[in-house]
Amino acid sequence: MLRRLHGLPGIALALALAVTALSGTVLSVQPALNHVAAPAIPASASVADVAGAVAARHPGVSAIRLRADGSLTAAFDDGGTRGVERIDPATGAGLGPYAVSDTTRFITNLHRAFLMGDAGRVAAAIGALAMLGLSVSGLLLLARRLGGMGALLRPIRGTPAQRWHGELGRLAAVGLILSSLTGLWMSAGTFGLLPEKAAMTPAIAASGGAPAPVGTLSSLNSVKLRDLRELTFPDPADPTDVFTLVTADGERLVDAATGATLAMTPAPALERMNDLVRTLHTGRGAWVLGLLLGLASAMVPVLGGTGLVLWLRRRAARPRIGANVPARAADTVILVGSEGNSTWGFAGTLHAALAAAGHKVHTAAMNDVSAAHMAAPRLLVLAATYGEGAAPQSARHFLSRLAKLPGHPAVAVLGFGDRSFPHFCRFARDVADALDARGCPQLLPMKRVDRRSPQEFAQWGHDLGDVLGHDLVLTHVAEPPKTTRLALAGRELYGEAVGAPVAILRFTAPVDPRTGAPGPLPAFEAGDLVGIVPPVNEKLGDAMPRFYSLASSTRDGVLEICVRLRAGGLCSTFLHALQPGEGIDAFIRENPTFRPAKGRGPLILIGAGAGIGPLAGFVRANAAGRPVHLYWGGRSAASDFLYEHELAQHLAERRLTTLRTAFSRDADGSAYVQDRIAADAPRLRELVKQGAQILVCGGRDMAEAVTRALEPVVRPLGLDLPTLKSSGRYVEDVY
Ligand SMILES: Cc1cc2nc3c(=O)[nH]c(=O)nc-3n(C[C@H](O)[C@H](O)[C@H](O)COP(=O)(O)O)c2cc1C
Repeated sequence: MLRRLHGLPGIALALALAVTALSGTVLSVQPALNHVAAPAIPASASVADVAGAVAARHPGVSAIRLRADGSLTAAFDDGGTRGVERIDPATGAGLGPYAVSDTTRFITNLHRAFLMGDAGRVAAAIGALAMLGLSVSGLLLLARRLGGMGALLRPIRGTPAQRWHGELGRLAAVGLILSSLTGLWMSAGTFGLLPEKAAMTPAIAASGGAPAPVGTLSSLNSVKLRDLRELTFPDPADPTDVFTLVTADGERLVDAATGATLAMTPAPALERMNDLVRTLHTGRGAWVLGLLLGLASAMVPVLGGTGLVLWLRRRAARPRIGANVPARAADTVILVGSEGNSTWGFAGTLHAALAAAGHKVHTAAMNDVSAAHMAAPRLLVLAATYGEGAAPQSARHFLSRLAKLPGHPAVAVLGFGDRSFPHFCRFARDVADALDARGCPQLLPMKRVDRRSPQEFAQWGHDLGDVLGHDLVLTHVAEPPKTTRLALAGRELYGEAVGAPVAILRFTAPVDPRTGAPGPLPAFEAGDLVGIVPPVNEKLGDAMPRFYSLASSTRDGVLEICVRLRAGGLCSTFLHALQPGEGIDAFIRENPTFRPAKGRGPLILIGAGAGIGPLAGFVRANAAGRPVHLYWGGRSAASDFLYEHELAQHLAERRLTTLRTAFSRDADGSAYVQDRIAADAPRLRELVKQGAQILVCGGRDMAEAVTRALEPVVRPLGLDLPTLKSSGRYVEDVY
């Protein structure tokens, strides 16, 4: 619901909001420019000083005004010459005619009314209301993603569009909420929706004496010029008329002959409120605030653009479920818990495969769980996890609704998550536990899919097929990737002597026959993933992509991966057999969570075997020479020391600060990488104390051993790995 409120209206209004916001940004600079340009008002100057000096030059002066834009002006009609003049507050001297530039008038009109008069003013008010709604709902959505209001300032993970949208959104939200609230208040004033200002009732008789020189009037002498709003002069033709002096405090009537204050009407609360609201909206008289509000407004078009990207992606990711049998008639119900919609893609694949196998399948969002779903013989739950192990968007109400429903279908729960989060697939676990606690028989134990792995999903499908008594081949490609043809440019083979062949493979785009040089590579960074689609295997019919961590970035001019040959592995066998010049079909999948944090803080890189790939890429990219400490484990220094020469060179060039290797099959001092970590505990503790980020890449067993070795390293610092993980200081790329 919240997402629907935020998404579509945001897209629909993006253009109008961008116009209002950008014109607001332009206007917001005005108070700062005026602050610089307008002459300063001396602290000691009184209203009488300036009024006296102006009256001396302009006998027909009718009003002196200290305007919200900071300029002091006088309106006069000296028998024929009329005008409004800017006044030097220090001397009362004229500084030339006062005029608002056509450009400012145009932009103000654009900002307030889209250049369309009253209809435009209504549209601007609706825009302000929409901006308020978008800012508040955006903050709530972000809080939910990050694990609650208290977590709002945590690092934001996700795709670049997600990160930009979140980072800029939370920066701008307070300013946008303030601007839209105050804008709404001002619109209400424009449309007469606020109570009218009480009419002044000066049933006051002036003394009627001969007017004294204005510079000598005591009531004008006692008011500082900087407190002035407006001083209106009496009509010279009317001896009973008086001066009207308006300040922030109120309005006083001053006798033109005696200078006495005849009446003082304090400013009504509403008027003070109006003043405050105007200052908060325009930044007039508060130019720093003005600039901050302008900056927040300037982010609106970027938020609109990134929002559009996110919305389109989410739409594209949500498949149309074909042949969705009504829930009551279904033998199998699939419930989906998703936020980014990718889980819907998996659900679509599962739905189609089950339907093809003859099942009557109904698919729905977990939030919509009903008695009909729970009455089905079989319930399959596919659930992602967000925030601190919380439910995704389409499953937030599932557990509370489930508790109120009858029914005990046989269930299988499949969690979708990311191992680098401290609560891997936690929500799916909670769902499985809740279904278990109510006594639903289990079709399969709960399983978890890491980073949308098509292989893990296919394996689960295979297991489910076993239980259902038929084959269930789940071939899911999250978004049919657009592949690029790449050609093998070079290969180095390691580890054959120790039974663990690993190849470093370098690809370039095929040579362009016209230029004779390789074409451009797609954009990627070390640590991103390359999906490689192996040739279709006749027996398995399998053309699912396999993912490898990238050891290079586009800047290096090659796409480099380390591939361990796995017995029976379709893709690794294909890649190891590849000859220079032969091609692959590949696509890039960003992996923004597995990157060195920005800055110059130390990095601790830990890996084993082919896991060195992205770590070597991070070292290679470290031209700035930040401290980087690499721990790596292989089998034998003589056989599988990947990147040996390159790392030696990086050490010499200070791209790499220290290198600790461990070889498990070497006779003298065989060891694993976790042994090196344990032995180096004091040094590593000191690095973590300095704010080091730890990046781990390699097999699951190695990663678990590394976790066990690191816990005692960080514990004396009052830290643990889940804490480091949640702040992005411990990131893993594990397979
Ligand atoms: C902001 C954010 C928070 C996440 N939190 C978790 C988490 O706590 N545990 C987890 O296992 N996965 C977490 N993930 C990973 C998602 O669950 C995973 O990418 C899932 O496949 C997304 O499915 P969906 O696109 O259907 O929402 C998070 C992802 C994002 C973007």
